[in-house]
Amino acid sequence: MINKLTNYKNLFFATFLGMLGLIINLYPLPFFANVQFVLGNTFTVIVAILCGPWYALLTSILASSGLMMIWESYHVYLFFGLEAIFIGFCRRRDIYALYSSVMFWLFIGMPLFYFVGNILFNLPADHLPFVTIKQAINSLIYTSIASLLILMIPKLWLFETKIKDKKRRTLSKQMTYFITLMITLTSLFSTLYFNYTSLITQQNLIKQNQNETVFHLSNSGDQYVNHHIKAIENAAQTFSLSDPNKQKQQHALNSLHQNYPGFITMLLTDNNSKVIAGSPLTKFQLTDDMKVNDRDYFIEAFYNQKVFISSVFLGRGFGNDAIIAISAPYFNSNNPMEPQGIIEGSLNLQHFTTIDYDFKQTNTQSIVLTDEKGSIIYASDRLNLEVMSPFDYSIHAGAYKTKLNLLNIHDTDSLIPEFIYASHKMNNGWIIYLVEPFLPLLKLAEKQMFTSFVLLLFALLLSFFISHKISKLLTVPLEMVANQFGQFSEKQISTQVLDENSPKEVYSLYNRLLKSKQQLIAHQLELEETVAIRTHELESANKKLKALVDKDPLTQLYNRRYAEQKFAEIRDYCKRSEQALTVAILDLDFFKQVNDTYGHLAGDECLRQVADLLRQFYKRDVDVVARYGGEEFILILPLSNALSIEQHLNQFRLALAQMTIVAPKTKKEFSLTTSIGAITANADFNKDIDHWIKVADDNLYQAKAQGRNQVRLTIINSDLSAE
Ligand SMILES: Nc1nc2c(ncn2[C@@H]2O[C@H](COP(=O)(O)OP(=O)(O)OP(=O)(O)O)[C@@H](O)[C@H]2O)c(=O)[nH]1
Repeated sequence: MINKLTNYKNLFFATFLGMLGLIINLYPLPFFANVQFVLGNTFTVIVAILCGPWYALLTSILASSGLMMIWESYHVYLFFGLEAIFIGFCRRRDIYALYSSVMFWLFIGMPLFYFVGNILFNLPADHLPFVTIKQAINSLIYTSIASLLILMIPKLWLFETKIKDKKRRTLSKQMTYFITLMITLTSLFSTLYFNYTSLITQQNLIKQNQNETVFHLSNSGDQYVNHHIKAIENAAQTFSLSDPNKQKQQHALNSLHQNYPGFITMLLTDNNSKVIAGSPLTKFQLTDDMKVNDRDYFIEAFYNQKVFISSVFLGRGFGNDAIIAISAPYFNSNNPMEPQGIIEGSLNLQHFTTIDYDFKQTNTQSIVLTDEKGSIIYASDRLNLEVMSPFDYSIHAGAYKTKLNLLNIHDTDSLIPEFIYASHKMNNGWIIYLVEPFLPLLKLAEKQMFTSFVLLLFALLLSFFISHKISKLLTVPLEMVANQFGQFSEKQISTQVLDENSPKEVYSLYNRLLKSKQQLIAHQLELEETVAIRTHELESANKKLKALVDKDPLTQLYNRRYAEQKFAEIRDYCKRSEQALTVAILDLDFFKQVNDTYGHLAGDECLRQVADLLRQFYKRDVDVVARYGGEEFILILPLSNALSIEQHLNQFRLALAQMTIVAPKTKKEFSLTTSIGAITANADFNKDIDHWIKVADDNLYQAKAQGRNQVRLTIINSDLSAE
């Protein structure tokens, strides 16, 4: 039941975080070009750490769906799904998420991404390593963030159903991980931030440089054209004022042309459109047939009486350069309303070669100049574009997002931008484009990213190593202290345990513990001594108590309780050695009279002397002589000889009868006798003493009845009686 509840909780948690991941993944952070950072996978890692691989897979599928929506690529499920499972399984083996993420991307993620990318992605081969490394860096970012979030959010520490560590982690391992995590995250963000700002700066510089350059180019172009228009206008005015003398006109045209070498040719017509002067003369045959009445530059200038600038065209007969014709009418000096002809200059637009030449020498920039109709007037050689063909290009607005304007000229359908460009419209409607390849910038970004990755790995290793060392500084001495004080032996104490690198706090802790241990040991010794004395006292008290319990205070003989207890032991012994056992009950005769006649004290004295006599007679260690009660005594005599025992009892009886007792007070002398009832039998007879006593008692009764002062013995067992 509890298990089911846990499953539901985890399922809800994984789904909820998966949805959050999906939403966040819909808005990846743009970095440069087509490089974006996804942060939604942070939640996948959190679920992998808390709930394990399969819930993480669920979260990953949901979060990756966000990426699927914007990137339209199914591969995200593969890589991020595998990553989630990998981190989840590593977690089950107590491996920290950051370590498992590094392992995954180094050994599985990056090779797989590169391999699949080669087959599936529409990327240039040399761009793929960049995207692959970016993917790994991205993963390090969200794994670090996830680990940090788990460390920082108390709710997640207490997450009830989370996977627990199998073994308690050492402080050294924990510290190493936390420090490595912090350093990784810090270096990751700072590297990416600096990369990002450096790329932005780079782009801004390029953009600024391009804008300025294209502006200058445009100005220079404008000036070039205007300068030549002005030259034609001025020349027209000069010719209006001068004599219509052909020779002079030819001469003037020659010198004008010398001043304006930008014109390929210059010509002067009369009012019949006949060319009357030309420069250079070698390119003209000034015959009557050479008329230009069909040319726009004549018609527009002569009939409309204005300065005319033609569209761009390829010079016919004067090379294949693009040119424009600039023409203006000149007038009769006497009648300024009457045009006399036109002056025309064909302006060579190859002039831009000169500007372009500088570019060729210094950088990778190229220029394209188009006329107002979009036809190419001039294009740098390296662009390989045909003059006067339409300038076909596509503005790049694909996945590569930068601050720069991008366009493709040669492969207009490609996803990868070819050129960064800036353009400017000249006064005459022409547009000048400054283009430079995008690839070097991409390469720079790649190089930066690659260097960052290598440095990051290095930093990671270094921080792992250093933090491991630092944490050891604390944990090793602590462990030593723990070991040192783990055993409670005086011998182990040594002040030389900690090396000089141990932190002061640990050293001080060690010294304090050492002091307390010494005090403790001293105290313990004191305690042990006291305990030993007390134990000894207790033992002797116990002995006394035991003696008191077992003995009769008056006679110092054993008491009845002891005798009965001892009986079982003695009987067993006799049984094992197949020896006979005798139990005898002695009852003093007419003892009441002794008391009555000589006093109670005399009775006591009497009992003591009987006891002494008994001790003398029955002094074997194995014999038990006890006071049975009142004036009765019991003898338990193992290893008995059935015949001699009766004799021995009689000897005692006689000895007692002859013993003189002196009454303590009256000092009167008297003597007394005893009746004895006994039984000698094999130990098998009965294990219960009562049966033995019963027989002895019966005999005692007989002895009393038959006159007292006699022994009555029953020998039970034919073997014994035979003896
Ligand atoms: N002084 C003294 N007398 C005791 C002690 N224990 C028992 N007695 C006395 O022993 C006497 C026993 O008397 P009885 O049982 O009549 O037996 P008896 O006088 O010995 O006569 P028979 O046994 O028939 O020979 C009693 O008077 C008891 O008071 C004791 O510890 N000290």
